[in-house]
Amino acid sequence: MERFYTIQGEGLYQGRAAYFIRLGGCDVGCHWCDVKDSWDADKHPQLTIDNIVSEAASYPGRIAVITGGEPLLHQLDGLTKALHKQGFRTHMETSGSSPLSGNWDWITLSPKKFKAPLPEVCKAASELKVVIFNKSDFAWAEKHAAMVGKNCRLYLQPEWSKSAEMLPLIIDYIKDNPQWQLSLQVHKYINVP
Ligand SMILES: C[S@@+](CC[C@H](N)C(=O)[O-])C[C@H]1O[C@@H](n2cnc3c(N)ncnc32)[C@H](O)[C@@H]1O
Ligand SMILES: Nc1nc2[nH]cc(C(=O)O)c2c(=O)[nH]1
Ligand code: SF4
Ligand SMILES: [Mg+2]
Repeated sequence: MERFYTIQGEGLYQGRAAYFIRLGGCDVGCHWCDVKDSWDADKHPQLTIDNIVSEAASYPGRIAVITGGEPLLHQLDGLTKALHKQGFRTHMETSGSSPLSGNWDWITLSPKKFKAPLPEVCKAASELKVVIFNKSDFAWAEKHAAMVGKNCRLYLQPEWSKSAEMLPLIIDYIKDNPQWQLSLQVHKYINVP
């Protein structure tokens, strides 16, 4: 769908320069999704792996974030192999709802009620980042915290339009459950892509 060199706004790598590759297509359908334009893959141009990777390599940063849409709708072995060959760390943002492919240095799992993640992706997650849209999402977060590995980082991220309402609840929750950390979509505050 699009590529851009920016600052990672979320999770452990928040604040780091990264080249984002946003792949078209999603079959999950979160009603609060902030990139609904990505859902229909046919609306976006098809590029070759060589094209994408050579453009990425023209910037000095060496973190590539594959996102979407839902990136796991695509077979990602070739893309991650080509990125590694150019010296990139490969990071992925995924709902985990389709089978795992690709070779990853970092997997951000953001599980969705609308199409739950597969156990294989839960086990492979480096960080779990649960969007909090309402109170029931804390239980959803705990359910998936029990499914990820013991070294997986745990983040709660307010849904953007509900931030004012959910932040106080998230702050209290983290104070009571300090294994969780806060993730804010920092790029939206500093107006970068
Ligand atoms: C647009 S999604 C694309 C990757 C993948 N489909 C997924 O959902 O993880 C990238 C990240 O943005 C989060 N996100 C999407 N819409 C959001 C919103 N309105 N508020 C907060 N986070 C949001 C998702 O949960 C995910 O962690
Ligand atoms: N700056 C920035 N950081 C991000 N982290 C995850 C994003 C995503 O949409 O996957 C994202 C994004 O869209 N922009
Ligand atoms: S899974 Fe990700 S891209 Fe798909 S609708 Fe949900 S937030 Fe948007
Ligand atoms: Mg985003």
